[in-house]
Amino acid sequence: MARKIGSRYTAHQILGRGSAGTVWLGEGPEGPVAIKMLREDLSSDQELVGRFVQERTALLKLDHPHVVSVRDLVVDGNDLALVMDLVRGTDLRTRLDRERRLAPEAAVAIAADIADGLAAAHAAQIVHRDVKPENVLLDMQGPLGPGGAHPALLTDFGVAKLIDTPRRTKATKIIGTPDYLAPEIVEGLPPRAAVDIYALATVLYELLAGFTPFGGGHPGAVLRRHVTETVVPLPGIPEELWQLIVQCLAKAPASRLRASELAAGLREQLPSLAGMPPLDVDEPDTGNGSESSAPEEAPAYDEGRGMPAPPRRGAVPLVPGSTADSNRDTHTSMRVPAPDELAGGPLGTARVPRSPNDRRPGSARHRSEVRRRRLVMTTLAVGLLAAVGVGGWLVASSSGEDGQEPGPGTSRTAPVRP
Ligand SMILES: Nc1ncnc2c1ncn2[C@@H]1O[C@H](COP(=O)(O)OP(=O)(O)OP(=O)(O)O)[C@@H](O)[C@H]1O
Repeated sequence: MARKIGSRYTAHQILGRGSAGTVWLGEGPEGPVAIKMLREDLSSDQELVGRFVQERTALLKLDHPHVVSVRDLVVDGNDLALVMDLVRGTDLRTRLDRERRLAPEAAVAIAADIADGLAAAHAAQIVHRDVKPENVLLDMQGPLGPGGAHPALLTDFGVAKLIDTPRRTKATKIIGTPDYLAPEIVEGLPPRAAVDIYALATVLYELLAGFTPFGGGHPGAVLRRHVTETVVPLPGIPEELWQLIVQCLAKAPASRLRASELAAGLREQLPSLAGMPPLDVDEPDTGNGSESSAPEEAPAYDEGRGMPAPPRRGAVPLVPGSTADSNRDTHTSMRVPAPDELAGGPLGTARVPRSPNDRRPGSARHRSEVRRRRLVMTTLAVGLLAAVGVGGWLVASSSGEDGQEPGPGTSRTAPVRP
């Protein structure tokens, strides 16, 4: 069902839903576009609409091969729409759900693209504030890069900032996606460019490991880990790559690399990563059994597949009081924890990556390992019993019937017993 958006655009079909609204495949004067329609409770907020229009110039100016360009902002009655370039492909979350972990070369190539996009944004004084795999689109029509990675583009610029209006979010509330939130945000400081670097390093870690460094469990526990825990090395990760990640996950924003430095550092690593298989890391144990989630489809526009069925993830509303219309369990809104709440218990709650043979108790891999060990033990026991039985019978039968020991070189055939 087609729908007119302003005088220049038509929305044709839904591509997907996020926490801030719905993305449509649409048509404009210059061809196909993606149109993000903001949720009605957001678009009817006059203050937000004002900020949206204020942001317009900065967002429209941001033009970079690794940024999804915003072409237009349309305010039409109660509708508020962001018209963007249409990316024909998928988002990084979908790829990660499908593959679980990426080969280091592909992961680093994708992260380098996003670092390039961030460098352009930061130069224009724009902080993204919500860098995460859901906001990275992979352009399947673009040329294949290192590790067979398609060009990666960062999307959703300005949306977190627009929604974070003082009236909607009190100064003591945090808006964002817990796994990717820099410690300074958790501590209530204003978000600067370094928060994007922290989030991107988290994404890179996740691409390599299959899980985020501080995620898992209740959002409060995740926030606390960002502030108090140190990231634990991934088994098998090349040292130079690890050092880059560690530097960008530094608790102090000033210690992190700048986006252009990170992009250059990552690209330098690419030749040495060629052909390296994905790291063999098992999911860490948070002790709360909450870390696994079933892979779900959340496609960007994919030609030939038609309209994708929106997946459900039990979303947390982005804005307090609003209905959860997101299909992504990605955002949370919560108060800034007090300092004593941020100081973890004596043992902390760090998620320690385990090496490949060290399975998480209760995990599917662990259960199958236990089953395999049991099978081996049972087979050994049966074999042993059989050997003892046959040996006993041989001893008994050799000293029985004919009373003769078989001589060297003679074989005997066991008689068939009734
Ligand atoms: N420019 C685009 N071209 C093609 N598909 C897009 C584009 N922008 C977003 N999409 C797709 O639309 C869907 C919804 O995107 P949206 O940005 O609203 O939500 P999200 O980023 O997945 O979640 P959230 O906003 O809650 O963080 C996603 O599946 C995404 O891949």
